[in-house]
Amino acid sequence: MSHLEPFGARLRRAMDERGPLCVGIDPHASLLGSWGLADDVAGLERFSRTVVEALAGRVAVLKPQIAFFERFGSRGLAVLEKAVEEARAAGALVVMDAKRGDIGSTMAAYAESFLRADAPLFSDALTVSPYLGYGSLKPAVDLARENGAGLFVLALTSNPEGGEVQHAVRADGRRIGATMLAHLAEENAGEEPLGSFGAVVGATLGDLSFYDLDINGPLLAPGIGAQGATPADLPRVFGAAVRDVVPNVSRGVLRAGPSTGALRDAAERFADEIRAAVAG
Ligand SMILES: O=c1ccn([C@@H]2O[C@H](COP(=O)(O)O)[C@@H](O)[C@H]2O)c(=O)[nH]1
Repeated sequence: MSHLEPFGARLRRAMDERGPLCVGIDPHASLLGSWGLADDVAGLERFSRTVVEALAGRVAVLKPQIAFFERFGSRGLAVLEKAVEEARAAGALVVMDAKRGDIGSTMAAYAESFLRADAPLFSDALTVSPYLGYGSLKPAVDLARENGAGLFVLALTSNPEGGEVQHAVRADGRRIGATMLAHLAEENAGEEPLGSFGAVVGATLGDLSFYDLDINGPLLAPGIGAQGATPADLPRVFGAAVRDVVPNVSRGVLRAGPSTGALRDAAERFADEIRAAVAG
């Protein structure tokens, strides 16, 4: 059994203490360039170290996007390992945005990569894709429970293309996205103060009142900033579930770099706007 408290409890405390903002670590080649860094492993290392130094002691959650590290092969993954370790040591929860999903037996290996307590990339939570069937995620659900970690399941993604799958209506009349939310509500039943099995629900999506977002778990909400959503949209999109929303901003904050002070100011501005929007 894990020595860690369940992710949901740790997340609720971090949100209470630091506010709900999640900042992405997305070292786009264009951002490396605008920070005056080369598009190579040294640039990647400097970029991620700067973000961690600036923000890991302040925001509740940092979300590295693994694609930008995998681009550099094993040396990129070594940079990611260090960023995860240092971010967690500074008190931020780390959500690894890797969107893993496969048949169950392979999913078990993905789960071990991010959710086994002694894995080099152990993260507080992992994003996963349920589109091989929600049940295929069971090995990740089980390992997350065992090790005090969590999952964020892609339910209603922020991109305009997602609707063709997620809003599709099943033979029983339910939308695909709604069935994912219902599975998560089952995982989280009875958990206090918050379950560990969250959904990804884009802040870009407009009115979601026909979905039941009350899953007793966190709702990771990407789309603020570069994708066009704003903190002021949150109450309209999430309704009463806004209390459990973890709004993600990546490029909207990262564009302020490379100064650590400017990164902090940008994150603080988003955090203030989110606080004001959620307080109503
Ligand atoms: O539905 C989703 C799921 C994940 N993402 C990821 O979040 C960040 C958003 O970055 P921005 O720069 O703030 O647009 C990025 O890592 C995506 O892969 C998402 O946008 N939507």
